Amino acid sequence: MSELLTAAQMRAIEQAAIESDEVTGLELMERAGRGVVEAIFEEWPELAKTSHKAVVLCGPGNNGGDGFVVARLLKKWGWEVEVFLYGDAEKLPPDARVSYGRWVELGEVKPLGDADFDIDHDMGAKVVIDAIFGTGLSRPFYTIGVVQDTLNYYSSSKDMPNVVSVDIPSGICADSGRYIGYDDENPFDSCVWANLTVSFHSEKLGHRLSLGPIGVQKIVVKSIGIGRDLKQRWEETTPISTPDATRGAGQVNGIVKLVSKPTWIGKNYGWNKFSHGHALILSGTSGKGGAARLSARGALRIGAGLVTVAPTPGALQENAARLDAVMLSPVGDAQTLQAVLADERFNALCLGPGLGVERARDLVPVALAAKRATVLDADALTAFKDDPSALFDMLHENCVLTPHAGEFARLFPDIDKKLNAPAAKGPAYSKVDATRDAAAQAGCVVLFKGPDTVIAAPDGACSINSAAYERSAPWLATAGSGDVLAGFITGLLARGFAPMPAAETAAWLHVECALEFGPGLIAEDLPEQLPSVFRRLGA
Ligand SMILES: NC(=O)C1=CN([C@@H]2O[C@H](COP(=O)(O)OP(=O)(O)OC[C@H]3O[C@@H](n4cnc5c(N)ncnc54)[C@H](O)[C@@H]3O)[C@@H](O)[C@H]2O)[C@@H](O)CC1
Ligand SMILES: [K+]
Repeated sequence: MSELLTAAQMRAIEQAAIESDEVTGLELMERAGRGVVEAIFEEWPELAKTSHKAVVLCGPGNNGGDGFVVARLLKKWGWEVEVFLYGDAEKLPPDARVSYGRWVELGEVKPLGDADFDIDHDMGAKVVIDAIFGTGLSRPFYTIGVVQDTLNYYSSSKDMPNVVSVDIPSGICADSGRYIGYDDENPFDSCVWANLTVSFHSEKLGHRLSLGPIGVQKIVVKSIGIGRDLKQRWEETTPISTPDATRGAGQVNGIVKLVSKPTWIGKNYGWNKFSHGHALILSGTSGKGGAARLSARGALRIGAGLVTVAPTPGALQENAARLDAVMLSPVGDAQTLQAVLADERFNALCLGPGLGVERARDLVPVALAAKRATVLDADALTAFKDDPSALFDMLHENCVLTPHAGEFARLFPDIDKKLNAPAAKGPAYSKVDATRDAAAQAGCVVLFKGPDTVIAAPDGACSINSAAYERSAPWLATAGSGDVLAGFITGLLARGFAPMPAAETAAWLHVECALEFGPGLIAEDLPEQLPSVFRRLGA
């Protein structure tokens, strides 16, 4: 899995490199600028062949410093380059000031601000570089809204210059992916829309979270030569953060992982294992069984050895008519569930999909008291909206909660309030912060769904399963898709996966299945893609 950094973590890594005398800040800036030019020529090879015009917009920090390097390199490549600076050259930080000075030997710098920003739509540039703000964005950016208007007009229009953002599109918070100063009335007025974003060393959280990917559009990460061993040294000497201290300037550790192809695929998925566990999926009354059946199908396809659906006695016939490989065991009430769970072979439980909130209130306490690996989804979460702490008191470390945004708000109203408060300044409270806080509160793994699914454990471990860029699958937002995900997790728990890897792997495979099928997908299709996904991955 690759790593996603916060601005503070990136700064700490950069600082460690500089302090170790491995490299200077100015050299890192040079490498960053070179990386941007390389990425431009790799993205549009025809641009490297003849000279063109570029407009470079530089801001008051080191992001602007990178911009001056790009300007100089393009000029040396034979391009015509027009440079604007937002802010006062005398106040630039030291490395950016040097880069500015090197540019000034080659060309002029025009002021950039609402009043004097006068590039028009047909200025003839092939590329516009957005080096206004990077990881240091701390306030709303619409102060120079006219720049944004112009750039966004470009990035969304054919035959217009390509907008290339340095590190992250100006206006996006690198830690949260939120647009600082976001305004419901004008949601797209708070960040630059790029055609290409070039970041350095590692992706930042903001490239993956929230609305970040909409502004970023396409992300390329360029090495700036900071070695892995250096990072390891930095990690070893930096105290592990507690879940409460996982954000803001204090957060230099607790790195978030980007979920990628699971390492066990193709090696030791263990299809030959004798026991693959037995998953029990609690279901609801007659006419409400579809959701649990979707979960059951998902659990079975992902490799649980046996799967049993437990509906109310009255719904037995309906389920019997719809299920073959999945077994049935009626559960009328909490007492019956307790008796069923006396069978130790049921090693993973799933409650929520189609369960009904009343029934969930009865059955969840019994299920949790049995201390099996347990997924709680849908109605099993909503059932506790009036008293979430009653649920938290019963949860144990082998549980996974899988809320969507609405369920998350019902269970964690205070956290949700923080997450949905306007992002007035950076770094803003993020979905990563929210999910970590929720996991700490619940005392178990929380998987917070969305195109940016965040998975966190109570100890602060955290990862993002991103369905953005080449893994974008908007058709996954279809009725019942969450029920299948709950089933995938349950199936992996039955196979003996720990909660965190079970949730990560299931979420990743869920998106792979959606990509395998493509548009037109309905939830029933998801489990049916697993065999070909597994084949493709060499499992
Ligand atoms: N950290 C690293 O390892 C490296 C960083 N580099 C570049 O440095 C950038 C970070 O530099 P900085 O920390 O200087 O941050 P920025 O360049 O993003 O901007 C910070 C400056 O902008 C001001 N500012 C923030 N929001 C504003 C707003 N809305 N309106 C007006 N002014 C505002 C701040 O007061 C500060 O002066 C990165 O994004 C990257 O482009 C690269 O040079 C290479 C290495
Ligand atoms: K930028």
